[in-house]
Amino acid sequence: MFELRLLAPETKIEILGEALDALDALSISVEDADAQTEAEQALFGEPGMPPPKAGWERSRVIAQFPDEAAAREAALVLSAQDFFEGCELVGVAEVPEQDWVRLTQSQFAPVEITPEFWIVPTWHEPPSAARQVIRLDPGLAFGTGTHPTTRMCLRWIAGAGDLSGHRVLDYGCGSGILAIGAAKFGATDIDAVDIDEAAVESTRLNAQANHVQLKAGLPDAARGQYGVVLANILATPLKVLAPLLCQHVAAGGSLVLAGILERQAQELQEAYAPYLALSVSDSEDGWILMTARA
Ligand SMILES: C[S@@+](CC[C@H](N)C(=O)[O-])C[C@H]1O[C@@H](n2cnc3c(N)ncnc32)[C@H](O)[C@@H]1O
Repeated sequence: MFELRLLAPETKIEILGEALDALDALSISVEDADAQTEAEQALFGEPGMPPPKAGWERSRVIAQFPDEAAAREAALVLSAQDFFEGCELVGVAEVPEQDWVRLTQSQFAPVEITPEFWIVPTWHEPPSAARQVIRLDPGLAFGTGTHPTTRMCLRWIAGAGDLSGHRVLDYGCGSGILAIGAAKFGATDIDAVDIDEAAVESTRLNAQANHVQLKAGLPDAARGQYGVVLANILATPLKVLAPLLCQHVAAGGSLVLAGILERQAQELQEAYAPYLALSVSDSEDGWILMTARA
């Protein structure tokens, strides 16, 4: 494989991306050309949302092509375009052969939820102190345990102790990680729902791989009342879902919400106030966990 390297201002990233796409680039990445220097610029965004900007003031664009001829041809075509003004061709270079599977795997280490509860990819041995383990590999659906919102929900589950007497609803299940976590802590009657069919399928497969029983489906599979309702979505959908989620919480049951930034606590409290009194019960990296008892 060969890669074509360019420098470009932020205003040219979108058009360059489209052109490289039309030139059959296999992949395109954009990095801050000033990364690791004093001029490095942070771009802040929320997970699941488009990036706030297409690139940096000085972006390094790297496009991969199957062979050298295709990369050089793309360089020639691009540099002849009017829009290329202000961009710079850095060069074409061969990409050294990599063991991509090993490289990807090395980026996912076991994640500690509590000293005794771990999320462990299948290519790792669980740590010796682990008493409860979810085996999970990164896949199509969100939820590997590496995001603070997922970790806070799992910590809540671990802190809740024995869930055997409770029906549990995981609303927005992604990989099914929270539902599987609830099963590991004793829950046997679990519904895991998501608007994304790929997440539903992923939840089924991950539950099988972890030898736990749960029912995965689209949101209308959530029926009746539950002792625990978990929803790790984002603040805006959580506000819309307030009446629906609260109606699923049984008397004396718990509602556990994540995907909320610290500055969004009050708007969530206001949206849920007609049904339940939410309070902040955990926080990590600017994200908060909000919970309520019915
Ligand atoms: C941030 S992921 C959380 C996944 C997992 N529960 C976790 O804690 O890691 C949010 C999930 O909610 C789903 N989702 C978003 N809006 C939804 C809605 N209105 N109803 C049901 N699921 C929704 C998304 O498809 C996604 O899989």
